[in-house]
Amino acid sequence: MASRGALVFLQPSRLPLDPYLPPASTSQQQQPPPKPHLTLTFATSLDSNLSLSPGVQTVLSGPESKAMTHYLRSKHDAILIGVGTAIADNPSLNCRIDGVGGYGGEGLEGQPRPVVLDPKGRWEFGPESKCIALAREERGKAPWLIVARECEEGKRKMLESVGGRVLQLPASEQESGRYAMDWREIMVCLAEQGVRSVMVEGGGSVINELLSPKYFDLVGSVIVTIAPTWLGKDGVQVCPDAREEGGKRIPVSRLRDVKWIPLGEDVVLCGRPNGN
Ligand SMILES: NC(=O)c1ccc[n+]([C@@H]2O[C@H](COP(=O)([O-])OP(=O)(O)OC[C@H]3O[C@@H](n4cnc5c(N)ncnc54)[C@H](O)[C@@H]3O)[C@@H](O)[C@H]2O)c1
Ligand SMILES: Nc1nc(=O)c(N)c(NC[C@H](O)[C@H](O)[C@H](O)COP(=O)(O)O)[nH]1
Repeated sequence: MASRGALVFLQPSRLPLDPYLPPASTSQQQQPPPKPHLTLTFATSLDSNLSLSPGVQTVLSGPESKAMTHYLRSKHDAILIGVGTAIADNPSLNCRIDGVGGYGGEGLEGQPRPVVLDPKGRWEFGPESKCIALAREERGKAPWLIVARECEEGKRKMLESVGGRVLQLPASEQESGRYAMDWREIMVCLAEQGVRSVMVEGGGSVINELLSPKYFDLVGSVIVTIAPTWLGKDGVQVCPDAREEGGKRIPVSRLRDVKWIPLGEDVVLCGRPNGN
């Protein structure tokens, strides 16, 4: 019987996903590879929205695809989100699939490391924030925060008290005032911390950057849950910047090795960027 509150994702549903998971060899290697396997994954509506609006969490996945997402979490060393998602969702960022640590399993076995990309230190977390509380209860790993400038002492102490860490990376300040880090440097930084695979869950600005030609080669696989709903025009859209070559519009990016897997009322699209 499944442990209390745990999600179940049975073997027949797991099989078609296997080719898109991080290579098994990476989890057994002594030396981490120079960059982690990156799985880009999110849930979208039929009008390519992640949520109803930027500050709002919107449930799109049905129970079967939610269990699938947690199965994916169990197969990655780390799970990364942008600070916009941390603020909007107060996410748990742990894995609640039956049999992992904290959900019927030993220690923190199968739990991914939550990583929040927060260059300006906007995330106001406290002891009651879900992923901090779960780390204290030993039902999830403590988060790492990637910042561009000195982290407030109180925040650093709170993170470290549950086993978390602050990582500082250079960022360039854009005209808009936004701090932008290079995704290649983010991946190298994670590899240096021993991370061999990372599941990037969003939100909109993170996904749109990784789908752009500048970074698409970093992505090892893409796994998208498509829910049978429309969210409307003011949603957070998955829609990378348009692209032109020789004065002509061309597709921004495209997947190959594509598989469509119906799961409950949703469909899960798996694919790989060209060349990966
Ligand atoms: N349906 C889904 O699967 C899903 C998944 C995640 C989030 N969401 C939703 O998406 C919304 C949040 O999306 P969003 O676009 O507002 O925020 P986001 O989560 O993409 O975070 C954006 C922030 O991340 C940081 N960031 C992103 N790229 C960076 C880079 N290259 N260098 C440095 N910092 C960088 C910046 O601080 C930026 O402001 C929420 O409503 C959330 O519920 C949905
Ligand atoms: N697969 C998926 N389906 C959804 O319907 C949805 N809204 C998200 N959103 C992803 C985002 O990263 C959220 O923050 C976490 O899904 C919340 O994570 P928790 O369950 O709290 O661990 N992801």
